[in-house]
Amino acid sequence: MLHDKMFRAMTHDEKKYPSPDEFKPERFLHKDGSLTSDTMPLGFGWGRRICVGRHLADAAVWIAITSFLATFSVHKALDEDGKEIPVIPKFSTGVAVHPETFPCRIVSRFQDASVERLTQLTGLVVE
Ligand code: HEM
Repeated sequence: MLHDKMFRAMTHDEKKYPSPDEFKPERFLHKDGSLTSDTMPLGFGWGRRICVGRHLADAAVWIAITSFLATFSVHKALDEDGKEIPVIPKFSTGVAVHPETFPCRIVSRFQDASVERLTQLTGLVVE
């Protein structure tokens, strides 16, 4: 339990990350849009037993997320009247905290593209 609280305290330090529970990806960007040097590496441990797969893991997650976002946009789900359903963030508890499921709309950035074409656009499948 001490371990959980320690991680949480480090990743929710108000001085370093104001409003730490808010989703603010811009925390990690300079004004010109380039990335800061803060890669939040705590999740991989530290010292002698730091995760040896961290560079592979970082690169894999980067490729997956940027490929997805280059191909699709994500929006709030619509109710039967076409109004957006607000997202009320809820999170699991435990060591690996994750958001609970919520409805959303995933829209292709390429009109009339087939699933095959979208898969190719991600660059994960060689034509
Ligand atoms: C997002 C993905 C990953 C996360 C969050 C993660 C996280 C961690 C953490 C927290 C540790 C323990 C560090 C410590 O004891 O202080 C660890 C250890 C380790 N990880 Fe990862 N890891 C990830 C992916 C990977 C991958 C892809 C590989 C291999 C290709 C890998 C291989 C290892 C190994 C071998 C250790 C043990 C290192 C040692 O005890 O000397 N991990 N990882």
